[in-house]
Amino acid sequence: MRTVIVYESMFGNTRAIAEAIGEGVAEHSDVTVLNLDDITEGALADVDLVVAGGPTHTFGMSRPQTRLDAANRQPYLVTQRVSLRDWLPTLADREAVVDVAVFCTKAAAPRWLPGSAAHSAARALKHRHIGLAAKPVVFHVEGMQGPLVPGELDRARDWGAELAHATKDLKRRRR
Ligand SMILES: Cc1cc2nc3c(=O)[nH]c(=O)nc-3n(C[C@H](O)[C@H](O)[C@H](O)COP(=O)(O)O)c2cc1C
Repeated sequence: MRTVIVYESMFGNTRAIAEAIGEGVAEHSDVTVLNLDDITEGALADVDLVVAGGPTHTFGMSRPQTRLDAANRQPYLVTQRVSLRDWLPTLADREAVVDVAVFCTKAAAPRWLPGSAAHSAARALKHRHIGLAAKPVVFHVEGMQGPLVPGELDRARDWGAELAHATKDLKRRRR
């Protein structure tokens, strides 16, 4: 089985979560973790599971203006060119069926802050008739720029392992 994890990240928190998910996935699958900036044409060839994530900006996925806001907070952004919002629709262009799961990071406080990039991503995929292999998952950062809330990397590792195990099982039963 082959899994590709792609992420958009401004300050590095979503990248750290993506890498931890990758460690968990690796227990059951070959895995590549990629910054959306580094995606090449063939990156998703023969892939069974795509896990995609990004930071929550203004209640959903990032937009050009929110990325500018992020750049004003920190000059060097981890992902500079390709956003999750722009990239997700390309999954609908693929001929082969692929399982997709989405995740995001968002601020832990204030607790009432609604919305998440993962749920926005899930809606965008549903709109294009792409179902999800798992419910969207949200990981929390302290403040606007992180760090991650303690325990989130472990949770990401566990989720990755669970997801890859379930996908592998499903694949076996589909055969
Ligand atoms: C412009 C901007 C808008 C944000 N809006 C929200 C928001 O609506 N809700 C939220 O929970 N966090 C919000 N955040 C916090 C981000 O979710 C946080 O910076 C992100 O999870 C960090 O991940 P990264 O290091 O991978 O960029 C916002 C951050 C920025 C820079």
